[in-house]
Amino acid sequence: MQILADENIPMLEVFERHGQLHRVAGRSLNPEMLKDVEVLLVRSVTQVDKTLLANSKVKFVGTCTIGTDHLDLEYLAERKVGWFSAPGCNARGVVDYVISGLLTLAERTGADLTQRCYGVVGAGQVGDRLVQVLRGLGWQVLVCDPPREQREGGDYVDLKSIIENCDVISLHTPLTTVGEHSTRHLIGEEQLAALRPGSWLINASRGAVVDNQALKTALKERSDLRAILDVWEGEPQVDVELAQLCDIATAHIAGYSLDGKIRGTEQIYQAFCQYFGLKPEAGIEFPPQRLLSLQLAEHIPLMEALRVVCRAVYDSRGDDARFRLSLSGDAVERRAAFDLVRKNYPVRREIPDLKVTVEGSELQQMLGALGIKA
Ligand SMILES: NC(=O)c1ccc[n+]([C@@H]2O[C@H](COP(=O)([O-])OP(=O)(O)OC[C@H]3O[C@@H](n4cnc5c(N)ncnc54)[C@H](O)[C@@H]3O)[C@@H](O)[C@H]2O)c1
Ligand SMILES: O=C(O)[C@H](O)[C@H](O)COP(=O)(O)O
Repeated sequence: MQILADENIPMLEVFERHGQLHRVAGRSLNPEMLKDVEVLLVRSVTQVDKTLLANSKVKFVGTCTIGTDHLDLEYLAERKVGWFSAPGCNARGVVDYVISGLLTLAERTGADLTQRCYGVVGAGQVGDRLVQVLRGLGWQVLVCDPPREQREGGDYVDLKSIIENCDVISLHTPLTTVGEHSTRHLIGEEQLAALRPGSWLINASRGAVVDNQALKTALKERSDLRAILDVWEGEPQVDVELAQLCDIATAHIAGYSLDGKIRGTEQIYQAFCQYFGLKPEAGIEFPPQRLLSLQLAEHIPLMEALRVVCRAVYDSRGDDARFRLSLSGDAVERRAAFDLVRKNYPVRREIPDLKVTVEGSELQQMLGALGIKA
């Protein structure tokens, strides 16, 4: 069996036991390459649709990602191609990204994170985990997820209430362009104009969930607003002026923890074996958890402890700096640089991988909220 895969998927070797594996750059994938291919493994940069697959023998598409907006699901169903994504694989990385951004903004603005009201829009794999962490820390959180609210009922609010009441809004919806709950430009001119004074907007979902032009105008007109953007309309092309107006700007790496990427490969490998009735070989080996270890002084103030613990694992200011360096050059160079920053991403672990030794119950509670087990 011929297997064609995006070269940026790690630990692909497990597939070699079941067929001939070829690796290519995800953006370079074209119909010609797929003529004899049955299994296609992609990341979010490959548009999988009729144009790509029409003359191929592809039977199985696996995307080692959470998002599926790059797959034409209707076409795949029509062609009876099996497709699988990796729900939740890198959700924790996104949570760590948001927490890191909050710590940075608190330092830069002097805001007290414990006194802010947080609005999480989209309460799925990522949003739910984020809500748990924020509430675990004892912070006030409102949640907006109309599809879930309709399905399950529960303690949700609408987007208008989020905008009216929250000082921090973090977006975790998929990108959808049709239907009652379509999310394209969910945050547009009207929503931006209604943001509370001193609001922070975080987008680590998909670029087009926010109207980027409208956000740029809002950030120019209102110096009280702060933005953290990991995703951009028109990636890999990024609006440099918008990036410069953001406090933290990164190259779609919010979920790029090593653990998250490996989980993505593992989930797709299991789906692949099941789909073709193959016996999975010994699973993918994960790096040991709790590799990092930290000892906290007993009387360290809570907020300081939070900063130390989170930054010991991940600090998005490094990603922001690398991304800003990539914003020089002409449009072609910048597009290439965007992909290079992502391809050469350093190894990053997740906050729950950390081992922390500490005395004091308040600190223990904070560690528990972050997902760090005693
Ligand atoms: N930046 C990154 O590196 C990165 C990493 C992982 C995921 N993502 C993006 O984040 C998105 C969310 O990830 P997830 O795993 O939580 O997805 P998910 O499917 O588990 O959850 C998405 C939630 O959004 C809700 N939703 C849909 N439309 C909505 C609307 N109009 N308003 C409010 N809520 C709405 C859904 O009901 C669902 O509960 C993904 O689809 C992906 O696009 C980005
Ligand atoms: O949806 C996701 O899981 C992420 O946004 C996505 O995976 C980011 O990484 P990429 O696939 O573009 O390498």
